[in-house]
Amino acid sequence: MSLFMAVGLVKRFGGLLATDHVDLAVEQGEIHALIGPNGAGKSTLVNLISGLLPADAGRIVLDGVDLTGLAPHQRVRHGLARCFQITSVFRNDPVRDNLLLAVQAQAGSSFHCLRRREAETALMDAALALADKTGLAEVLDRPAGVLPHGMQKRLDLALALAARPRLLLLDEPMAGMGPEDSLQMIELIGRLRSETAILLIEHDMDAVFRLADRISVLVYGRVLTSGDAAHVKGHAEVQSVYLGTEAHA
Ligand SMILES: Nc1ncnc2c1ncn2[C@@H]1O[C@H](COP(=O)(O)OP(=O)(O)OP(=O)(O)O)[C@@H](O)[C@H]1O
Repeated sequence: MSLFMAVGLVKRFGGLLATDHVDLAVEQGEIHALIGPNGAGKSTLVNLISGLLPADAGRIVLDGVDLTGLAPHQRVRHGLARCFQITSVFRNDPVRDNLLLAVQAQAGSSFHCLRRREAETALMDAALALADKTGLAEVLDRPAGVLPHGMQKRLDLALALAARPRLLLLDEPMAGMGPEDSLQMIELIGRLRSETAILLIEHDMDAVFRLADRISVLVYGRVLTSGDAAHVKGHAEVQSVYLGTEAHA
C-alpha cells in the first residue's frame, strides 16, 4: 500500500468543479510533484489534503489511517505537515525562539520524564539540529521577520520539519526566489527525501525536473497523467496544455 493516498477527492465552488475525482498516491521516500497551469486546482487539492478545506467527497489516507474527517492540526499529529506559500513565522521573535516553539509543540509531554534542565537542553538540541539541517545556524539570534526571503522560506520549512512529518506538503517553496536561493532550496529539499515523502507544488520546472521522482499533471481539476520526468516531458497533451503555455509565458 502507498504511504499516502487521496481517493476520489472532489471539491466544488458553486458550479465550478475545482477538484474532479482526484486519485493521487505518494510512496515512501518519494518526491512527488504536482504541476499544472494557473487555476488547474493545485492549491485547492493541497488545501483538501492538509484539511484547510473540507472535501465534498473522497478520502485521504496516510500510513493506513483515514484522515478525511480530521482538522489540520490533527493531521499534523498523524504525520502530515505543510509549508505555506506565505511564511507563518513569529516575525518579531528570533529564529531560535521560532524553532524552539515548534519543537516544543511537537514534543508535547514526551520530555516530562526528564528534569526541567534536561528537558530544556533536549529541546534546544532539537532546535539547533533543525537550524543546522536547514542552513539557519548563523542567524539564530536574528528576528525572523528581518531575514532575507530565501532564509524565511527555509525557516518555514524548518518549522514544518519540527513536526517530523511522514508526508510534507510544499506549496511553491521556490516562489519569489532568485537563482542562488532556489538552488539552495532545491538541494535542501533533495536531502529531505531520506526523512519524509514530499508532495511538491512548484511552477519552477527546472526544480521540478531536478527533484521529482514522479510528476502528476493537473488540468481542470483532473489528473491528466502521472509519471517520471521523461514520461511527462514526452506527453503530447502535457506539452500543449502546460509546458507550451509556460514556455510562451
Ligand atoms: N475559495 C474559492 N472560491 C471560489 N473559487 C475558488 C476558490 N478557490 C479556488 N477557486 C477556483 O478554483 C479553481 C482552482 O484554483 P486553484 O487556486 O486551486 O488553482 P491553482 O492550480 O493552485 O492555481 P495557481 O497556479 O494560479 O495557484 C480556479 O478556477 C479558482 O478560481
